[in-house]
Amino acid sequence: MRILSLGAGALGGYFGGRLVEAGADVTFLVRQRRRAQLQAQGLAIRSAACGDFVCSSVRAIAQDELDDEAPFDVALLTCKAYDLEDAMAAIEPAIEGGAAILPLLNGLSHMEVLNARYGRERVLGGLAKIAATVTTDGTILHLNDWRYLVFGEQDGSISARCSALKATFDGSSVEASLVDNVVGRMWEKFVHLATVASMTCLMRASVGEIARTPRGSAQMTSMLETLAGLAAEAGYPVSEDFKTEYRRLFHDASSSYTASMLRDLESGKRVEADHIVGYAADRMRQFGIDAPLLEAAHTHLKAYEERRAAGRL
Ligand SMILES: NC(=O)C1=CN([C@@H]2O[C@H](COP(=O)(O)OP(=O)(O)OC[C@H]3O[C@@H](n4cnc5c(N)ncnc54)[C@H](OP(=O)(O)O)[C@@H]3O)[C@@H](O)[C@H]2O)C=CC1
Ligand SMILES: CC(C)(CO)C(=O)C(=O)O
Repeated sequence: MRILSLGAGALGGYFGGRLVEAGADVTFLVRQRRRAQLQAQGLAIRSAACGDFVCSSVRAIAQDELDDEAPFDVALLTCKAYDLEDAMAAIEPAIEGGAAILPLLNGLSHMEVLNARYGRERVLGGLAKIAATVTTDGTILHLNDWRYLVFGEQDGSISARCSALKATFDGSSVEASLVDNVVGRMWEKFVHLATVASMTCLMRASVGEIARTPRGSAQMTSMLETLAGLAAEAGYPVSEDFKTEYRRLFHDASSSYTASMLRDLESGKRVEADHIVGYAADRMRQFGIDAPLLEAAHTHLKAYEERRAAGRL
């Protein structure tokens, strides 16, 4: 199976790198700065939980070389939401050549964009549960033992292409699940992520730090309930077991858990404010659900963007 990874950042570098480690056929489609870095230093993953991996010669190509490299079976889309338009333009030759797209971005609105452009049959549903980041020298740092991917056809069928991809991941240390309800799983992840991203960014603190304040656990739990209400309105109710797991997390005063959005914000990077928190707030308004804390989290992120744009972080 030939895999194209659009991006070699935290997710693309980690999952693509683990596939390379397992001997899979992976090509990274990257921009000039990252390409130079990969050519000079190779791809390095540092992971206390799953072991380090360094490959001195990964196949890293630029957009204008893609025509010569196609066809691919699957294109992993691992950009940030604000880069989606450029990323779609970059992978176009691979998609024209028949590749399925597996987007691993957080959030849901990219699915609407991808479906509108390529049709649902070309686009798989997918999500990643991992905590990873890229250092300035390009090393992928894996921050805990999460290494989970969930994917599947949007119509719930178990296709040959998804089974082949699952078999490819099974040869690696990534724990990949092929499911028949991927859209529901994406909503579940959205409830989890939007809760953690909005609360840890609004409070600029980890889950444990928030839980140690008098009303912190109650506010995180209330945000969880509000977002679970949104998922239910959208037709994808989350299970009681799911809510119990996260209620427990939000009462864990020792937890150092944060969203990748807080890591980006604290590093002064761009954040997926509209794609995740703003999207949730918009859908709440459409359904007539009152969500003042979520609105405050979105405004907080938009104010961060204003200061960042003005160079006043
Ligand atoms: N990091 C994490 O722990 C988790 C992240 N996520 C989600 O995964 C998605 C990706 O996040 P993450 O991996 O952290 O982001 P990163 O910023 O680390 O990586 C994104 C990569 O995509 C590349 N890219 C963007 N546009 C293009 C393009 N047109 N051509 C080639 N490369 C491109 C960027 O390249 P360049 O270096 O040139 O900018 C960058 O290397 C986000 O939606 C995030 O919310 C989900 C779960 C956990
Ligand atoms: C859900 C979570 C927090 C971990 O995968 C995440 O997606 C993120 O940090 O962006």
